[in-house]
Amino acid sequence: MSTRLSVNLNAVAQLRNRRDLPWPSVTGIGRIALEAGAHGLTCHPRPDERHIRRSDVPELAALVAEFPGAEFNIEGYPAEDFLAIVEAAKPDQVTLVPDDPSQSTSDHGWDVAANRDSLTKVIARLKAGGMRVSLFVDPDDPRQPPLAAEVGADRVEIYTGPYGATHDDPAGAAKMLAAIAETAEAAKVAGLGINAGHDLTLFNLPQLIGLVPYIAEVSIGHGVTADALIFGMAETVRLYRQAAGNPV
Ligand SMILES: CC(=O)[C@@H](O)[C@H](O)COP(=O)(O)O
Ligand SMILES: NCC(=O)COP(=O)(O)O
Repeated sequence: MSTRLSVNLNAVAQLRNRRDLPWPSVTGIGRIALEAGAHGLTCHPRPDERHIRRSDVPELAALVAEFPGAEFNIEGYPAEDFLAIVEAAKPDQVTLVPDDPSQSTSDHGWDVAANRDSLTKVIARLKAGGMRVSLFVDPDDPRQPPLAAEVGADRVEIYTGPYGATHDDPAGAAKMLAAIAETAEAAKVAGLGINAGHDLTLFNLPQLIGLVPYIAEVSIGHGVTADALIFGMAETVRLYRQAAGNPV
């Protein structure tokens, strides 16, 4: 089984929002990514709509539905307004992230034990609506995946930001990779699927997939968007698919 690539469109939306104009089109770029072989699209609507707007979400859901086998993943903190967005869009997967609205980006995973009751309720609610649920977890805390299984999650998404931050530090990267592998193993033993994301790039992705080849999905936005400025979105998707171990 190879690792699926879900292209996160937050950064494209952020570029669009620099002007009161409709380009770059979030759905237009998403379509190019899917036509080039991306296995799905991800967005992380935040309460301030600084990138993905509430109105983008149903349009992205309709776009993904045009591509058989492609999946739509929506990420965010499970406040009622977020739950209303996902319950209307019915994505294939919801990734719950413990973000405070004031955070500039996601920077930590769930303390599942401290949120046991609320996570159990919200996961049951989303699964009853037909959505797969993944919990964002820290890369160096193998205690979290078994707890994620207990509260009903289907998958965990391992937060790879600290690994991405070691881009100029090979020894630090090796240490982070070892931690990620241990957390992934704990998730596998707990019977969960494993996703990964945050600050993954063409350069750090092959090593990650080499060590943990059973990662089901990577969601990548910042690196993909940066590389799309150089190579174009279609070629960038092909390069990332390859970096994730998919046939060329
Ligand atoms: C959960 C995760 O790592 C990504 O969704 C990331 O938070 C993207 O969010 P921003 O694009 O707002 O940084
Ligand atoms: N879940 C991580 C994601 O969707 C994209 O994160 P990034 O590549 O923009 O850091």
